[in-house]
Amino acid sequence: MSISAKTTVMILLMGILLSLSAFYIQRSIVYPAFQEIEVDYAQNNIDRVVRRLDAQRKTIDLTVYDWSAWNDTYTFIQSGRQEYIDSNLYPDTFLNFGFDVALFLNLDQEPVWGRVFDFPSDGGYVDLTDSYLDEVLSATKGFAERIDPEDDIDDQKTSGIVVVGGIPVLFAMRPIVRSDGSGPRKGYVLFGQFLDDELISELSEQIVQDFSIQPVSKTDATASPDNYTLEAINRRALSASRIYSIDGTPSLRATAILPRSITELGRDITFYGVALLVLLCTILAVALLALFRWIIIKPIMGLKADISGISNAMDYSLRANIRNNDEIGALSREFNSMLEMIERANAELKRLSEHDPLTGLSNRLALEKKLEQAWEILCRTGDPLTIMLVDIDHFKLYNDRYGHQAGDKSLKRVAKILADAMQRKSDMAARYGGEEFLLVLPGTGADDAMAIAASIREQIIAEKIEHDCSPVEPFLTVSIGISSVVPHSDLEMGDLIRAADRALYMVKGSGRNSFRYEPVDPASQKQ
Ligand SMILES: Nc1nc2c(ncn2[C@@H]2O[C@H](COP(=O)(O)OP(=O)(O)OP(=O)(O)O)[C@@H](O)[C@H]2O)c(=O)[nH]1
Repeated sequence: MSISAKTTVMILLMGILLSLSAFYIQRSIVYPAFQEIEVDYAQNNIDRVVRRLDAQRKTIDLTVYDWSAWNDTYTFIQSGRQEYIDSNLYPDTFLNFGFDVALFLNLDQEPVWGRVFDFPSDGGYVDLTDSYLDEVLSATKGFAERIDPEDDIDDQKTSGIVVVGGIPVLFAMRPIVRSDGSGPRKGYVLFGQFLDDELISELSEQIVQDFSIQPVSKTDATASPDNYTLEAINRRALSASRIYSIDGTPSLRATAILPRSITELGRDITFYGVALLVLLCTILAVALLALFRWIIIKPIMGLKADISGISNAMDYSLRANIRNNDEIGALSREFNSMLEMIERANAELKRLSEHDPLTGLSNRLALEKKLEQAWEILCRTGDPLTIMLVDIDHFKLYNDRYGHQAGDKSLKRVAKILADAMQRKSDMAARYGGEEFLLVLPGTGADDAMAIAASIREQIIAEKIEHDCSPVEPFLTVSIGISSVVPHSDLEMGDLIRAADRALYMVKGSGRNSFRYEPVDPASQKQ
């Protein structure tokens, strides 16, 4: 698997992991937080509804207080005087207060005066006394017992909700006493309101929150008064309800349908948050991959192309381009210094493979190559190729007399003289055998070669290398065989060497320490 593929997989996995983490965080932390806010919001709103109902109850109670602690009412409940009725108890009075039920009861909770009205919104009133008075009396019967005569007069009150004609009635009741609050109580005043659709809608408008009311069920009656019920109707709406208890008695259930805009917002934030993160991860992954390809893969591929080019060409003088000043740049530099080492090692190997380790002159291998090249070139140019075979005289005797190591030193000294005698770049001095050397002089004619040979001979004599057992001279001497030819296709290199060898042989035969020229045997030419 390529680095690029591995990195792609790694970045993709990281992106997926990041997105999943974001999704998990959004679902398990962010979204539930919004749901909690929604619960708070729903409870606050249903609390407002309950508070508004309770405020309504207190308003009724305050009015009841006005009427019940009043000398006129105190007298009326005992006498039942028509005058009190005429001046106070007419429908408009209750229309103004919005009370549908008004009862003035004696101590036996029997009505001295009682009316049940309906005040339609289009004005006027409908007297429902005949239809509902008995039902009201029976529903509210017993509430008077809840009023403790021992309490402070301000606290002598009760209130509640009873159902009359299928509609809940919110009422307040107080004992009738004198205006100064003194008793003894002579009866009860009870005012109430039908919690009908009209009133509920009016209350809803006041608190800017629609709600509905339902009678308490048996389960509600035993439930905790602060019990909230929250139910999701669908993704957009929520039903929140709470029991409204009066004096610890569950009296009705108030329900509000609330929008789930907070949860919807949470859902949107979760969705768009995760979507945005996935998008960002994707963009980031693509950008990272592009950057990675540009910073890492491209230079690596460039380096790889350079390396392939160099190894295919096997040209270690070439160098990889340094593209970056980073780790890949360092790798390229290391590679280049390795190439330098290979180049140096190759040069050294080449030098070793073409030179004689003792004398430093070219060896037999390099000599053969040189002769072939020179032969080929001179075949074309028509210039002569001259060679000289140089042999140290009686070197065996020298070795025997002075030892092998001394022999080596002398070989080096002779080799140095021969190397120095090579004046042209194209000339070559090579070690041909043990104490035998071959000089290649391309483009040098026989006459010049003879002069060079003479010079070599003299220089070696001048070197005065002691050789006291030599029958020739008491110092080292050489014999030189020379031959020269203009190379052409009818001749072979061997013919030239044989001619030089013949010349050398003749020198040896005639006392050594001399040089001689022998032409190539014409008989050796191809027919
Ligand atoms: N010290 C040393 N001696 C070498 C080396 N190579 C060859 N020789 C010696 O050179 C000598 C050559 O002996 P021969 O071929 O008999 O020739 P020569 O004694 O010079 O006699 P002529 O050539 O006839 O004058 C041998 O004793 C070799 O051991 C070398 O590298 N070092």
